[in-house]
Amino acid sequence: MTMQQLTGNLFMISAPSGAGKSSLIQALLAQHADMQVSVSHTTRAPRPGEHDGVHYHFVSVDHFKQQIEAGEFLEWAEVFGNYYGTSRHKIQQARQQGIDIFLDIDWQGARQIRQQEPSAIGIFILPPSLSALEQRLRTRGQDSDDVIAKRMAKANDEMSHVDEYDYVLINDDFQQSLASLSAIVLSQRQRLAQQQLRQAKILHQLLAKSSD
Ligand SMILES: Nc1nc2c(ncn2[C@@H]2O[C@H](COP(=O)(O)OP(=O)(O)O)[C@@H](O)[C@H]2O)c(=O)[nH]1
Ligand SMILES: Nc1ncnc2c1ncn2[C@@H]1O[C@H](COP(=O)(O)OP(=O)(O)O)[C@@H](O)[C@H]1O
Repeated sequence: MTMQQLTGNLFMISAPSGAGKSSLIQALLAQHADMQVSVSHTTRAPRPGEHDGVHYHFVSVDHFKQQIEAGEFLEWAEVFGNYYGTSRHKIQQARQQGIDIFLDIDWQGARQIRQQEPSAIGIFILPPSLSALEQRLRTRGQDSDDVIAKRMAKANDEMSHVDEYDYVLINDDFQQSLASLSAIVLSQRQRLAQQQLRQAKILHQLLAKSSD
């Protein structure tokens, strides 16, 4: 083992519901097999076609509260009346292996992560318009009218935090957005690799001096 700790990038992706973050992350992972997405815990019910352990870990409110007490979450938040949280252990494990990891989290979670991990990279996905956003939620066909209304009502609140993010993408043309997202990820990887190289050189010089 070297003195240099491997560290993967930590990407946080936020967006109002329906802007396209899950689709973009899945498409990105299909192109880059060496990245991972964090599977969150949630107390919301699975949508048709969602599977436990794949899209989310679906847990009861009691179970989620026990996990909070046990300090198992790197961050957690209440969104649309349900709890959502990121497992601390899974993130640490991936990053220590040098794997880039994506978190699909809301602005509250992103804020908590930034406090603990200032190097985390925030990407915000905007829809081309509010009407396009509502249309996407309807086309997705997985939420009732009530739920869609709730998500639309919260969209402005989520978007009011856009300035807290490092990058902003307007997801109009999907393929173009995917290419932009991929470019961000690759340039951040390059940046981190250079930082690690610089640190390794400094460490090397320090070790050489101490053995003089
Ligand atoms: N803070 C936090 N937010 C999460 C987490 N997982 C998902 N979310 C956010 O919860 C919100 C609702 O997610 P979801 O119910 O899957 O609905 P969708 O965004 O319409 O697909 C979105 O803003 C997600 O980014 C998490 O682990 N922590
Ligand atoms: N650029 C786009 N143009 C048109 N539809 C899109 C685009 N991006 C995503 N969608 C569609 O919008 C719906 C919501 O996308 P999804 O990824 O579930 O959003 P989120 O995860 O942000 O809630 C899905 O049906 C998806 O296929």
